[in-house]
Amino acid sequence: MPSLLSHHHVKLFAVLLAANLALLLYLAAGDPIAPHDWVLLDILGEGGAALLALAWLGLLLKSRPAGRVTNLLSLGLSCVFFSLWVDCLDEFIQLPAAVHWDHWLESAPMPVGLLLLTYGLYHWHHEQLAISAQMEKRERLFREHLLFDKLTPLAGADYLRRQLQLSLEESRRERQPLSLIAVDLDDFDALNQRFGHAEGDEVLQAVTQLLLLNLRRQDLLCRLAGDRFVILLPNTGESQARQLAKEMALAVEHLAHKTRQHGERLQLKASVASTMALGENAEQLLRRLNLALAHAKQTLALSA
Ligand SMILES: Nc1nc2c(ncn2[C@@H]2O[C@H](COP(=O)(O)OP(=O)(O)OP(=O)(O)O)[C@@H](O)[C@H]2O)c(=O)[nH]1
Repeated sequence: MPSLLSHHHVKLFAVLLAANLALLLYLAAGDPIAPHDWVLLDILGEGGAALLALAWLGLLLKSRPAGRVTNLLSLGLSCVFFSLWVDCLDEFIQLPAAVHWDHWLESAPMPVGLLLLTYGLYHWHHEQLAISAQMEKRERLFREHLLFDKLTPLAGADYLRRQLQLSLEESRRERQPLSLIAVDLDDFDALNQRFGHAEGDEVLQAVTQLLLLNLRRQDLLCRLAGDRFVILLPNTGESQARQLAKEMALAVEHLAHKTRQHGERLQLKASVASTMALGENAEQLLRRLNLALAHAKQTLALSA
């Protein structure tokens, strides 16, 4: 994927051009201050703040696609950077007392920048709400990007353990049942070998979308490892979990995934297992779920 930064090169160019023009203007109108008259603390404070604003701008442009929120935030940060940059210039260049435009150049962009940033953050807030709604079944009120895998993108085992611990405490407090489902693709290793790892990745992504579509709002889908998914089901008893697990298996079986290379339909299958919490801790519950899944796999192998 091309870097997002490359979409924003005009914005970056404009900021650096404005900064250089201000420098040239100062050099043309004033005299350089001798190094022994430099005030190091001011230079560090003002220069450091300008560099930080520029770094924020870089990070923003590197991580966000183009659009209104990005435009507002980047314009706001550019104004803040420019104001701090000009503020720093007078530490190196002395302007004649008759010059007044430097006050404008230094002070005017800052409030404009802060207003733009505030307006941008307001729209970013709405954008985040929309994104959070899409992520609902992946993160259940807790976001920690380091615990998410890049491929699907779903949270992994560590995230599941944390959420499971919290949900177990909640279910005890509220006296509500809690269940787990495991979904493990069958013969995924063979699929990888026959169609390649990249096709295997596509299958994992397709299955993730499929499972998410079949979940309720309060459920949480995690990728435990490889081709194994676990679903946390709050307020769900044993028979309902068993029914949901069957539905997941059926959904996978009916997925008409086509390979990227030849458009060939892959017949996918998944083994599923479900368990309801019986007062044990997260580790014990996950162990029981894994045993139930191993049993389901064994039954499948015997019947084959
Ligand atoms: N494409 C792809 N493959 C992965 C990924 N992570 C793990 N795998 C592969 O998933 C396969 C899992 O193999 P197994 O645990 O034997 O699963 P299986 O072949 O479905 O066997 P059963 O579960 O017993 O049916 C291995 O080939 C791993 O290399 C991934 O992110 N992408």
